[in-house]
Amino acid sequence: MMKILPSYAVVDSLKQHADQASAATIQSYQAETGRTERMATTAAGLTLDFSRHLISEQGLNELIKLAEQAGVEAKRTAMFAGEKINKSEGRAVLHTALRHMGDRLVMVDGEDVMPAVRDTLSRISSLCDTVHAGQWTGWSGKPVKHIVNIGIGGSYLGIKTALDGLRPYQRKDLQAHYVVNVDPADLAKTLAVIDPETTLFIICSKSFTTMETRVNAEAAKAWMLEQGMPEADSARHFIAVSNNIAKATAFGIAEENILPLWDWVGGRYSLWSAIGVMIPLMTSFAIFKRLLIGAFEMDEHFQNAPLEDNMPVIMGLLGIWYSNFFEAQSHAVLSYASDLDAFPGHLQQMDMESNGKRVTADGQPVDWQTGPVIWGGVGTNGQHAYHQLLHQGTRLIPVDIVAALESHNPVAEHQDWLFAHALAQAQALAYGCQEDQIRAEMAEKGASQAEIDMLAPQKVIPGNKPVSLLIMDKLEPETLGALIALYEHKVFVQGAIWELNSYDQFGVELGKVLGDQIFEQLTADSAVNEADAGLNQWLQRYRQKHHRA
Ligand SMILES: O=P(O)(O)OC[C@H]1O[C@H](O)[C@H](O)[C@@H](O)[C@@H]1O
Repeated sequence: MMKILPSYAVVDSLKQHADQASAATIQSYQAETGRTERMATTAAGLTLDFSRHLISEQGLNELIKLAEQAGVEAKRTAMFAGEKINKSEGRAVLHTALRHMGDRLVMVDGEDVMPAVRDTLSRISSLCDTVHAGQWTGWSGKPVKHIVNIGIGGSYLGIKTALDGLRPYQRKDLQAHYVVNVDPADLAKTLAVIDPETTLFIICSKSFTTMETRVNAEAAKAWMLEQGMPEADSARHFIAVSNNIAKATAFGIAEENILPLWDWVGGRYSLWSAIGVMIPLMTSFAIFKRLLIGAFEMDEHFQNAPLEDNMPVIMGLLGIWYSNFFEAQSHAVLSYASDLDAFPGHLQQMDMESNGKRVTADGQPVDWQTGPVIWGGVGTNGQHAYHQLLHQGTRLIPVDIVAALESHNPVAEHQDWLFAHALAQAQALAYGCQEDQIRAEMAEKGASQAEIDMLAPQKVIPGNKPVSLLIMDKLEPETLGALIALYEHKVFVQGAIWELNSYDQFGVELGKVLGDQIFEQLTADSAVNEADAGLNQWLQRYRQKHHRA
């Protein structure tokens, strides 16, 4: 049998609390005096209401001890100080430096990284000025109208999330496009709608070795040449963001058109770096700055707030409570703000690539559960789809409901309905609707006893489904920045308690190696005979389809 968690002293006591909680209800905990005030915290424009959780106040106090005993505070200090906490790759983890607004030095290997960060920000700012002034022109002298980001994973998901979250701030004179997948359909759909003379491609890849991005970038360049772009003018249409300047130059990007990032920025934490250059290009540099400021405010809160009021710490601990003590397999993030529609996708990479691990940072196999499956979508859409399972399914799925008090689009009563439903879901999940009440209501409406006996059990919503409400005044650049940073730090807290290195991703490598090998087999000039029969049948079928030997 697996252990619950690493050997922290407080685990036994937490187990007792969890056993008690299993026999209790969220409703019963609401009787605790002062619970609503105690179980809420506000930071950087976000309020977390965590009163609808299956935990008593005492249980929560014990959970705080878990963070203390796991050394979360010391680990946090080490991360912000630039220590090489990504041990397997020998790297610091300093996405927080990218949004640092103070005058503190941030040292890596004896060197302050802040001048390079500020220099890159000022290059981004000048690039935006040139493009926005219509002074960045293509080969025929026309100003840029289309910006195409070619990138995948961390070089796409965060950018898309931020830019969609900033929809009200997006420029009308520029159109954003993304080419992500190696599926030729992805490139084709973009090439079908852009105008080559007014298109700027951003080849966005920290490593500049990612197959999808390389193949798409090469195809985009070939298409531009076909469309009439003189080779000598390719610098007017292609810029790059990369940590691998040599590879980007070898691809043919002029050195002055390459924006850097550094090995201490993980891909899934890189939207704050030049990787996110599409964000200010499609809005303005001032808006991008506001996004960074919001994230910085969350960084400050995470570093300075006491653990019991510390939003990322509380969210991390509650996640562990259900994953490790209640065997919850997944966690849903439901945004009651359509502009956050891409957020769950970004969170999937941020969380699952960080904490989907089976060994500790020291390489010892873990004997406890680590990161859950993260999924989600936007409300109210989900209410007409998968909320059925949340309410009446057999699995325990803790939920975060993200909502804003005010909309950027004050149309009629939409926002009133939207917020009403965000709260309604929180109430329904936590408290449900019990059988005696349903029976009484049916009887009152004149249902027969037989009807009541058959239907009442089917209508029961048991409730007791934990919900965090995460409420902001309005989805502004600052609150969006704070929201994304909040989840980054939540992931950190959980990784720290599970003793993981949240900043490497060796699990994705095997697929790349096999993909290269199988690509060779699919495309070889001479006949292929693969020993693995299961694989061989598909190699042969694919090769036949493409008339290969
Ligand atoms: O930015 P790139 O180097 O092209 O990487 C893009 C993505 O691919 C990799 O396989 C990693 O799993 C991701 O963490 C990364 O964000």
